Amino acid sequence: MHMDCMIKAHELTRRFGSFVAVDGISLAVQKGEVLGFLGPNGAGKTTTMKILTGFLPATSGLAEICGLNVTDHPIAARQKLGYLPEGAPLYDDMTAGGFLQFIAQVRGLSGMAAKEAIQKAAQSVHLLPVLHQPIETLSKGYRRRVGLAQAILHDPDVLILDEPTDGLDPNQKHEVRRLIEQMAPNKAILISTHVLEEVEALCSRLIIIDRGRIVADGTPADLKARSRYHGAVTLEVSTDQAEAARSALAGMEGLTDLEQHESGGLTRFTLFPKAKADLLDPARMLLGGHGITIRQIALEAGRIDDAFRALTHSDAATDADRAEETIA
Ligand SMILES: Nc1ncnc2c1ncn2[C@@H]1O[C@H](COP(=O)(O)OP(=O)(O)OP(=O)(O)O)[C@@H](O)[C@H]1O
Repeated sequence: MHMDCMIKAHELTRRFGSFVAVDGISLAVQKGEVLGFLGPNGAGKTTTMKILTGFLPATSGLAEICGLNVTDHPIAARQKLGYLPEGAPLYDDMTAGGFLQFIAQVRGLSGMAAKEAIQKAAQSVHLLPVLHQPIETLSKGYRRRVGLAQAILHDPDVLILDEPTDGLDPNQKHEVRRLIEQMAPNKAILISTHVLEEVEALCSRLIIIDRGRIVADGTPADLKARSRYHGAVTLEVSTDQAEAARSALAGMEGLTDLEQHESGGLTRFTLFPKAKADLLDPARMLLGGHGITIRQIALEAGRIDDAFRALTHSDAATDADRAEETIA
């Protein structure tokens, strides 16, 4: 195996009763990569992450962290790994600092080394002002940051973060993304998220799963290229010119479809091209020739949310699927 391949899954499968939550997932994350793990609720993201971190056994398949099989070498694998679980169960009556002290001990750090590691982790997630406070008195955002500090405390090579920005306000989300970006060059990072803009800002590669299976694997640009908006032209005119714009655009050469949306006095048109037709300049010239003022015009790279919707089902598992499958 390549030395820089730090997270590896091969044909991972996990069943709960007869329900297959993870169905043959294979993936690899190299050092320097931030892999975004996307999928609708119940698609199997958390289950896959729990298997990769050694918290849940797979029914079959292989999971490795830095070349260490997580089933055969659970302790060695966990030393290489920082994990932020979903919702981050924390010891509520401990102070944030006490909890990090406890984690440092578990990680084999003591004395000055523990103190420095706690200081550094707490500082990078802006936790220092609340270290003395019991975790139960902290806001959701601060609790999430305690979870993150815990995951990065021992400066691991691999980070597996289950919805790291969940529950954070926009400023906190931004801070956490910056932190992940800063850490990225020296680590292999896997994050699950429902926030698609996060994916564009952070991830070098994306995997979308649906009903336990990988349905897309590529860069954000690859995924956008799969959206029907890829190569479309979006333009805005003032609504009092919308009728004129519409009749001018409707007969355009190379156009297959035209969408129209009105909001706040502006009308937005989306022009879908035939094959690889370039509609940007023709649209500009056509509307200009009709004396219509274009407020804004752009060629679209594609939309991740659109590709995501086309690739996934709105509900990964029905209630009936799960009815008798609950395992304590
Ligand atoms: N212990 C369990 N017993 C039975 N079914 C389970 C168990 N754990 C997970 N599942 C089922 O496996 C499927 C995958 O769940 P998982 O939590 O991995 O999805 P997810 O993609 O992380 O979803 P979300 O985005 O909601 O966090 C779901 O249908 C879930 O109900």
